[in-house]
Amino acid sequence: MPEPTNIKVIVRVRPYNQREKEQNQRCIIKVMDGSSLLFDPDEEDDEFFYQGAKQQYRDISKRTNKKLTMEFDRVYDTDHTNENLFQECTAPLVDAVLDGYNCSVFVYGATGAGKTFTMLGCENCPGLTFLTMRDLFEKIQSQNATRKFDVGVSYLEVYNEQVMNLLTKTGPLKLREDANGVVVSGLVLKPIYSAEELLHMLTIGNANRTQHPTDANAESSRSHAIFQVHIRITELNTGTKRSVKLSMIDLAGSERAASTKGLGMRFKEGASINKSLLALGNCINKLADGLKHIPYRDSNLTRILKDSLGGNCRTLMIANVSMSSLTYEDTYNTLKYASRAKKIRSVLRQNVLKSNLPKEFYVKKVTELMAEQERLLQHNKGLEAKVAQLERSASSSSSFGGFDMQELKPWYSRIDAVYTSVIKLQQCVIGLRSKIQTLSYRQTLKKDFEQLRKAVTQDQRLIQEDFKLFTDYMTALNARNQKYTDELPHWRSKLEMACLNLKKLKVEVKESKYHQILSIYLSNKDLEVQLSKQQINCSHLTSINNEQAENASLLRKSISMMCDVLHQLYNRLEETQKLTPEIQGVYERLERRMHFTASETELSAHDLELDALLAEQQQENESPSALTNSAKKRSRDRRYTHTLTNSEFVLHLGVDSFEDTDSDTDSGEDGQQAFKKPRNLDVTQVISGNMSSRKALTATVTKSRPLVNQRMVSDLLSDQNVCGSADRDKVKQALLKSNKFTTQGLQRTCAAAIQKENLKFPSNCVRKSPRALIAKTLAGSSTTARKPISRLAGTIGSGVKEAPVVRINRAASFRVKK
Ligand SMILES: Nc1ncnc2c1ncn2[C@@H]1O[C@H](COP(=O)(O)OP(=O)(O)OP(=O)(O)O)[C@@H](O)[C@H]1O
Repeated sequence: MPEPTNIKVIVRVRPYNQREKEQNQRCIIKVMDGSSLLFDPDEEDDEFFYQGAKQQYRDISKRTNKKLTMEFDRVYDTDHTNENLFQECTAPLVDAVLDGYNCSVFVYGATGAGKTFTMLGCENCPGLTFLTMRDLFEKIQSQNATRKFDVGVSYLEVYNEQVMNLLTKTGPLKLREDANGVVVSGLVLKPIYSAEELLHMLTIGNANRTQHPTDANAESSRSHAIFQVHIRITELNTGTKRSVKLSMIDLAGSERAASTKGLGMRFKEGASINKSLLALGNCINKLADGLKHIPYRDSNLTRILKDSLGGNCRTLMIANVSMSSLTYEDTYNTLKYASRAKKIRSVLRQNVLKSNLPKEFYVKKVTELMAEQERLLQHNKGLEAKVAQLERSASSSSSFGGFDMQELKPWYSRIDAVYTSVIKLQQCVIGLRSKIQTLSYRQTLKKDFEQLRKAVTQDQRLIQEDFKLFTDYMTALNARNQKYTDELPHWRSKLEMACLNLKKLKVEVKESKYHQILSIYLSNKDLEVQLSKQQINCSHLTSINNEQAENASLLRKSISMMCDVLHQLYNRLEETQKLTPEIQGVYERLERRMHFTASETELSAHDLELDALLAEQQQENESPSALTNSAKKRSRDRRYTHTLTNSEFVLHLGVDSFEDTDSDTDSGEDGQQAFKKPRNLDVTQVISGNMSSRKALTATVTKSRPLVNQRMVSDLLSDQNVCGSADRDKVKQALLKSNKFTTQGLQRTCAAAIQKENLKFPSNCVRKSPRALIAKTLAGSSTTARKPISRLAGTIGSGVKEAPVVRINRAASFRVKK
């Protein structure tokens, strides 16, 4: 902590010297107490003696006494010793130096006033320098355990403005200034380790000091002597270092040059001394006035003492005066000088050097830190400007560029909540549909297998038992199915509500100022919904597919075993001559059927369907005006109904055919086509929804049409309808050679013939051409329902037999279902 202090100014009055005694001058200083004196007291106050006897005579021409009372920090009368001054004034400075404060001791006064005596003393009376240094070394010794001290000294002389090294008697030395202040070029500190060593060095230095006898002093010092002790203190436990300096300055006599009565060199000395002391006086005056600019550069003395006066220094100024009236003017000037100096106020700072790194390191470090600070300040300014710009744009703009995250957050929360609800409800609904579809599939499959079991099981008791198990199983399935079916409307309703909320939210978003950024967010959410749906569908289809594969494998094994049994039975019937034409016909049909069940058969079945669709499409294209909108709609309905009926088993495996949670119905208006969800690509679309697929299949159909036609005709003209082989072949060739026997032509012909037949013939008597029969057969079960085909059978040729109704119906029905 810096502590306020002031320059301590003390006055030391020396006793009369021999000359003064001889001249019997009066005493001009009366020491009043320890800190005040009376300058130039009245004569009555002053005992005037002449040759040892008190005189009554008074010189009436004598000027009026000044009788100035002056206050100082301390006034030492003639009876005080150097030891007294040391104890009271410089010993505390030693403590201050060791605490890290620079300290200076000046002795100021006219020649012969006792400066050197005070500072250096004499053989029997050591001066302040020795006493102080001895004390310093004693204290250093006492602190050696905790601190390390490096002590170096310099002893300079400023004579006629030239700086000399008294220890080496070299010079003049130049002064230069750096960051640490004024530096004496070429000055090397002399390390010392004891007060005695110091005393020896002082002796050497004093011997080198410029001295000339003056009237006032036979050994008058004609120069300013500056003794400085540089101490580097290292704290052993922390490594903290500090450098301090103790300066002891013995100034040259402050008397006027004229008073020395010097000529030539002596006059020049006096003028130079006066110049430097005048500069010192000016500095003291400025410091006392508290001015910022102190003219240290006016002399080399003040340059060297720049850091020893005021500022970061504790200063002790000792004004030496004689009590003799012979030095009246000089004493008066000295006291004025001291009074002035007493007004100097300064603030002290400890010298602390926190590590032993060189000074350059800290200079560089400080420079770097200042540069970094400047860079950070600039960066900070840039950031502040950006923040201000963002705040402005956020408050003023309603477009995408100026958005406020605080305002957007509630939007995101709402959107997330609504979409989460939609996705969860969608999972519930599609999951339920998946379960319902799966149970339906299992029910259908169970029925089919049950029929097969019934057909092959001989034991009636087992049939009864199995039927009971079958019934229980079906009941359980029905119950579960019913439960899911009952739940479904509830969840669908909730899903519809969620979708409705979503639509409302989208409308709000569209009208908000953040619609652009939120539209992108909504599109991403739509994709999440679609992804969730696809994942559920995928899971459902995988599950169904596994079940199908399992059942298909079981069915294949069963059919294989049945075929073996059937073949054996057929052979046995043939061997025992019990094979009837009916059984043989069924067997042959089964053989053909097995052949027909190959993949190309399915192709033919689809061919018929697709051909019908294509014909219809072509018809519409050829005469678009011929069909009204309602007719087109009916046509479409028929087509899809037919497709669904024929593909019932396959189509029901898809669970999301009508669970449309599309939330982007208006996305086209928003220009968000890029985010429109992809439609599920399921079996329905492959079969009936894609024109390109249709075209591909049509090409395949066209290629295989002759074969298809042949099979159609063969099938129709089987021995169920035409027994005579000659008739059958004849009819077959006639049909195949007919130009009109194309799929489309055949259908049209069939349709026309059936219509005509229904109107023309009574229900119990029908005459048909083979082509009409074909038309009847191809027209499907609806036609056969109105007019039993069994009645038609008997009209074909002479060899036509009455065929069992059920067989004909089954054949026709079978063909349509494919
Ligand atoms: N306090 C004192 N008690 C006894 N003698 C003193 C005292 N002060 C000075 N003297 C004596 O006065 C004489 C002159 O003193 P000193 O040389 O110290 O004067 P100075 O101020 O240094 O003069 P200069 O500036 O010319 O060197 C010396 O002989 C010294 O012994």
